[in-house]
Amino acid sequence: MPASLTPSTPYVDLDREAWTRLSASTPLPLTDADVDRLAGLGDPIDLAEVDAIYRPISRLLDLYVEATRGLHQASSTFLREDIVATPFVIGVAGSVAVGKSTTARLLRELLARWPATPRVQLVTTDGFLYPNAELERRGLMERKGFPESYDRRALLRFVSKIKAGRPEVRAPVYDHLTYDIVPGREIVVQRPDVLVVEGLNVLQPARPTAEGTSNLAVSDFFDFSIYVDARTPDVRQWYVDRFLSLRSTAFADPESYFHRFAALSDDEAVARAEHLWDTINAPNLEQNILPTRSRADLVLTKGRDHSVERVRLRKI
Ligand SMILES: Nc1ncnc2c1ncn2[C@@H]1O[C@H](COP(=O)(O)OP(=O)(O)O)[C@@H](O)[C@H]1O
Ligand SMILES: CC(C)(COP(=O)(O)O)[C@@H](O)C(=O)NCCC(=O)O
Repeated sequence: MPASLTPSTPYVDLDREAWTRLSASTPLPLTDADVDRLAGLGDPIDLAEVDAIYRPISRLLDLYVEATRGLHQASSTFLREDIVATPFVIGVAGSVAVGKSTTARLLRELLARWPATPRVQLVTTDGFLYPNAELERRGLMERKGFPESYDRRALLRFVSKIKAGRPEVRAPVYDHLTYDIVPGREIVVQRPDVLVVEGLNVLQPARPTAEGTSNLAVSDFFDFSIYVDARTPDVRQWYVDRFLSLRSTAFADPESYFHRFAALSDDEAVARAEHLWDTINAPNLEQNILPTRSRADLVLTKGRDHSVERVRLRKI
């Protein structure tokens, strides 16, 4: 029996090569141009990485979707009712700057090419952050991304409506440029085949109620979850590098909340990025995000060069 399949852990742990071999016959429907379009700022992902890592993930998810539909059919038969199938919901979690958005966009694109799941939508949880005015009122402007900076009840209601099979569910929208919620703008989710929900805290466990019982958590509504992982010093470096790139791109826009940082020297910009990382994003990673990693069905571990080195899949 291969070491990865010994029954001592509930996970299958595979190195890159072993993972890639699992879907040798699955076609890759994307091109170099598609990957360039989908890659996040500073993420050097290329077609070879998509082929090696994401093609097998999309095949695995296609199998899970099929199996979930079979289960749904079985419950419908048992209940003697024609229950509407609900979207297959995938959560994507991980640190700020780890590359979650690239992963989520690639999944959206790859899954939409499978005949069973042509309609795939993506929602990021930043839309459920409180607006800056509310964060200021609550003294949370330096805690953006921490669980308490989100309207967690609204996010839970949103995912719960999706899994109830509502034909139309709306989510608010966040803008990285203005660093705030966009008043009046919404994403409309219309019962897709697959919904990808991406965000720092999507694997947070339920909070206990005042009575000591437990509420539901967003992740209770996931059919599958992925944690994008990397060593913290590497993610810190990626955050700082991205901040330097943003300085000459997004921050150069006078509308940008960070416009004042566009004029910083290299050293000043590095110091500012390190300060933001060390005071907000690192404590959030350590206290809230990393502790949820073991809850994920699939963990992708990246090396310093951003490529995935290991893949860990829960056995059931
Ligand atoms: N200040 C910013 N201005 C413009 N875009 C940003 C800013 N911060 C982050 N982004 C973009 O927002 C997206 C999400 O970033 P983040 O939450 O760090 O997650 P991840 O890097 O894991 O995808 C990325 O595509 C990133 O490039
Ligand atoms: C908007 C974010 C909280 C991410 O939100 P998510 O979509 O993961 O819920 C994060 O990208 C962010 O801007 N954090 C604040 C600290 C900083 O500027 O780095």
